[in-house]
Amino acid sequence: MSCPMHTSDGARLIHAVPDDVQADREGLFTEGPLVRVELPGGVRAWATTHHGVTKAVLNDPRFVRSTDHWEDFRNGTVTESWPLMGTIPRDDTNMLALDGAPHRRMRRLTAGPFSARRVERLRPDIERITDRELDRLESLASRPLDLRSEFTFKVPMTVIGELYGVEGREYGQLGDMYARLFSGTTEEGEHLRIYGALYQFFDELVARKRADLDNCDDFTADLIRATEEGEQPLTDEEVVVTLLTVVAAGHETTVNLLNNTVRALLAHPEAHAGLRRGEYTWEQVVEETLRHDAPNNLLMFRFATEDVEIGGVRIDKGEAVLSHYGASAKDRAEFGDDADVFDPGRTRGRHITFGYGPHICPGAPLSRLEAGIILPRLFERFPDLRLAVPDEELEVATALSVNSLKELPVLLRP
Ligand code: HEM
Repeated sequence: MSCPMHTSDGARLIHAVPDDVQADREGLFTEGPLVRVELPGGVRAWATTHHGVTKAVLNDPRFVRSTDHWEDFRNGTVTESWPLMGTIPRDDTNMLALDGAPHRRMRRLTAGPFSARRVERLRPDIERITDRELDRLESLASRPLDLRSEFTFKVPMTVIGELYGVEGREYGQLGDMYARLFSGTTEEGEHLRIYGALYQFFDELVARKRADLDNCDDFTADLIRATEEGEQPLTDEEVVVTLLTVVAAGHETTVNLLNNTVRALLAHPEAHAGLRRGEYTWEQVVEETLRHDAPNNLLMFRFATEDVEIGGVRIDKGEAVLSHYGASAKDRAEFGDDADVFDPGRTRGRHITFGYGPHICPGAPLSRLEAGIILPRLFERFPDLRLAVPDEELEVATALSVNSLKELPVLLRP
């Protein structure tokens, strides 16, 4: 009989929608630290599943983002028509796709716009946006609702609009385009059309801001100012691609962080009670959710530029390596024997859910700020918030690059 978890030659199968995300992560950790995996469509790669090996790969310049080094792509084993090809950034104006000096240049030029100082200035806006959306939820509080579509998807999208300095009437347009993009139901052609429309939207935003730069104080204006700095300033195209990338990299992940934290508190009443009694802070709850139910999972490719011995295996030059954030968070050596337990009081270990090394997430301050404002306000307004279905019935939309629930059905009031 064939094994549902492995191919006939022993590679572990990665499913877009595993039966149980936590059990899948646990299984990968147990097989680790480096696991031969097969992705949907039969594409082979290695997955790092232990904390130390994941960090080592993320920080090793012999593993790069450029697909020029991917043997299976060069020899045609993987083609452009592979459905997951779109998850691999390949545009040399996108920091996610760059390596070495060109990547360092982009990070340097965007450090100011991404800084905790710039992001902190959004605090009153995030509070206002959250309260407005909570007021709106009041009118829906008498029946079960999907918290994801009604609240946790909307607030971070509006915050990004605020960060970018988008005008009021444009929020709906931007939100609709991204809602369609992330719906999981778009055909490949439609994806490209939406990307085209977004590109045009941001191109026009940049032109408008540039014409009135002295009066603009937002992330977009900061990026435009970086087109006038130093010897190798940002180009206009890099500004637009960075605006596109931030939404792609930062929206769905933040939505998942909010959903996963709500879910964790509702599934762990003892932790929830500890939070209410002041034994844990919101910060501890959010950090433990980032570790225990990481909003991102594994799909971020790197390719070996030479043969590398690591974690007891040899990765050949040209092979693909994925960092499994979810499995790495199960590492007993880093987090202790209870690594599989949700414990906001955990003192051992440091999660790497925001990455490690040169590509470490520049958006971490924004998502932490958002979670620290939105979640306490939600639970203050609706202290009896509870799931409208048993936790086991919550359906996963995908657990490939992000770890995302289809819906989060809740009851806001008893
Ligand atoms: C809970 C929310 C988030 C999580 C878990 C997360 C996670 C990550 C991780 C793991 C990486 C590194 C990927 C790699 O090295 O392969 C990354 C990169 C990135 N993230 Fe985030 N992220 C989050 C929110 C955000 C936000 C809010 C923004 C924007 C404001 C953002 C913007 C980016 C960008 C631009 C990169 C690329 C950095 C580079 O390539 O140098 N992220 N993120």
